[in-house]
Amino acid sequence: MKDKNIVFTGIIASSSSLNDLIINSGYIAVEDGKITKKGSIEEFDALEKSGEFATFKVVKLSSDQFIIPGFVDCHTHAPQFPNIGLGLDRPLLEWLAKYTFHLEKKYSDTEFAAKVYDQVVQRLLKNGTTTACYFGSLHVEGTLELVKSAIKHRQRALIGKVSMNKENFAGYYNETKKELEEVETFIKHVKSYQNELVEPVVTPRFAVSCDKQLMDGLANIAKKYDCRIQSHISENTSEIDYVLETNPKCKSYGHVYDDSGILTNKCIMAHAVHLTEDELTLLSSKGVSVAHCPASNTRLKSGLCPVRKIINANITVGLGTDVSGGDNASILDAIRRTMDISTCLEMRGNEKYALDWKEAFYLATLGGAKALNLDHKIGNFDVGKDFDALLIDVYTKDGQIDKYEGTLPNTPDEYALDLLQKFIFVGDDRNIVQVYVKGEKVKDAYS
Ligand SMILES: Nc1nc2[nH]cnc2c(=O)[nH]1
Ligand SMILES: [Zn+2]
Repeated sequence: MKDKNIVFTGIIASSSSLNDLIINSGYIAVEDGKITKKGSIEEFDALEKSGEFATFKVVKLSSDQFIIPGFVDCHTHAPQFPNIGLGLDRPLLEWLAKYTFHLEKKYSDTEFAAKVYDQVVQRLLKNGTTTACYFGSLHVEGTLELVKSAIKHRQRALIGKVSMNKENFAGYYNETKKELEEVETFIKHVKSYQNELVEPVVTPRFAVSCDKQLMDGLANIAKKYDCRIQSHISENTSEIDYVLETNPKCKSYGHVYDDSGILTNKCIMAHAVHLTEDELTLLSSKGVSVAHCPASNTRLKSGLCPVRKIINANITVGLGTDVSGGDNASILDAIRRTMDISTCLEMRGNEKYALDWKEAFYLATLGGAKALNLDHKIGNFDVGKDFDALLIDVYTKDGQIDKYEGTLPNTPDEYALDLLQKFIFVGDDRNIVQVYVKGEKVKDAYS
């Protein structure tokens, strides 16, 4: 439903940096999808009296509701959703060969692709993912169906046709020339839609599936069309061994990508579990971002990613669900797993490695926006940004969070903080009652 001008009043929470969570009562005015004004409740009252909001729809939140920025999923695989929760009994390379490539091959069937992707996009929006950075499959037409679903349901999406040219027994790869042509075809198609929310991403799967010739070509294409690049790095030790064996002249996995010009400030690398000090310096110096994917890192037993160390190396980090290596499509789940994994690392002797809930919330919102180079548009509620937001109702009727009368703090500020904290630790998609992308409502539990 489209309301051109809308003003929300009530508790509003967002981050301005890793260490700065801002939560207070106030208002946000949205015109044509953009945040045009914000301020305190007192300022709202005065403006409303003066007739400023006469043409606005006014949404007054209840005392148990609040608004946060939409979640950003920096890394997930749309074609793998039919396998979610399945086949997590093997490490990465075996898992890819046994379960994943076989499923992805099916997306040569465009009708199948269209049906799955329509469900995937809706599932993510239901979970509050207003922006997703997707891997599609090897297929141009199939992956264009993902583009169409994102446009249809109004999700902000960065979408890549996966590139692979190394032979595998599943027969799931392309010859180099064909692959490079298809990537250009895909990019031109996506750009021809001229949709403000969807952009193509150059997507070499990883250095196990792509040789230097292909990666050189892909880096050139990314430059030519000014596209982002996404891939995987240092997820699993057998993967790293293989990459180093097949690229004996490169001193690290990171250098394999760098030799092809893949590492730029428009590059998002998933996982980064086992980076060396050298690689941390390399990624940082190139402005590469990391998508931290805690669910799949544990489900595929890849390792415990030292997120704090990556952040301390001045690398921008966002969160990824990495379905179906990850078993959960929700960024709220990724927030919790980020806290848990980093706490495990701290408990094993790594001082100050734990991330608290406010830091993990930042990674899920503004951190993710920065990682995707979208923080000029989304990530928090700065005036001038697009209004991508979630309306949370903490005590929604059918939810997990019960209200215990007389036990909550007295000051409004404490109350607001407790509401957000309860949602972060205990909430789920049932508490996400409305979802907005660029000011348009894309989920409404009340309608
Ligand atoms: N988790 C994960 N890692 C990968 N590395 C290369 N491809 C994949 C994939 O599909 N999932
Ligand atoms: Zn992945």
